[in-house]
Amino acid sequence: MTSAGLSGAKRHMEDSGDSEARTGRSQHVRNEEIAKAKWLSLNEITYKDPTGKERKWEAVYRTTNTGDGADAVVVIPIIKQSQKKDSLILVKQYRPPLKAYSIEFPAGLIDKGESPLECAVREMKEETGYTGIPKDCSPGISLDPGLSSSTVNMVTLEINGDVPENSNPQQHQDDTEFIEVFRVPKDEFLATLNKCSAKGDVVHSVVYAYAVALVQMAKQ
Ligand SMILES: Nc1nc(=O)[nH]c2c1ncn2[C@H]1C[C@H](O)[C@@H](COP(=O)(O)OP(=O)(O)O)O1
Repeated sequence: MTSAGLSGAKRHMEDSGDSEARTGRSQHVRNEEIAKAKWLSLNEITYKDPTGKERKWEAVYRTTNTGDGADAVVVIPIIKQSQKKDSLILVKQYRPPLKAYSIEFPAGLIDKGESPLECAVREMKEETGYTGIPKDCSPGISLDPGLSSSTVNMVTLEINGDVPENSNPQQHQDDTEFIEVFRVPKDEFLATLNKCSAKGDVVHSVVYAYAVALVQMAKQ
């Protein structure tokens, strides 16, 4: 019988040559740089699959990573203000690879010597003008693991909308940044993102996943 005549699961084992091998683990072998520019490099990775066979993978690396930590932080900024609904703060900016405006949480690369929490507070202030207090920080989490080694720490920042430093927030952008800031009440979050998408903006997957989770939690 050809493998085309086998059931899916059995064909899977026959193609690997050894069902035992399926319980093994893949292993990194080596990493070679193919091209390098100022911000990114393109690398070819050699790894062994669980059967021991060597395979190749193309991946993008950030040249800016200064150590073993994540490349960047993504801030989840929750603003609480009397007489107003709890809201999330979002940023909108043109992203050249998408040829579109992207709806994102505030985010940025971690500077040398900076902790993820320090980076979150700094990026929040620079991009939005708001001052927040970090509440928790994720481990390094991937953004697009089939494409890139890039990881981020996700930091939840609580912002008190009643204090004077948050009453008239002023951004501190550099001359390459043109960031629009907006607040969206939690209970309108997913609907707002869908409206942005319908208008042609692209919503970052982290933001959209957060919105879907909020809706699911509200149903419980
Ligand atoms: N992949 C990139 N290509 C670029 O041409 N420039 C890039 C890339 N990634 C970052 N940058 C530049 C743009 C900014 O001048 C700095 C810092 O960006 P930061 O604000 O920390 O992070 P983003 O919000 O992701 O732009 O890096």
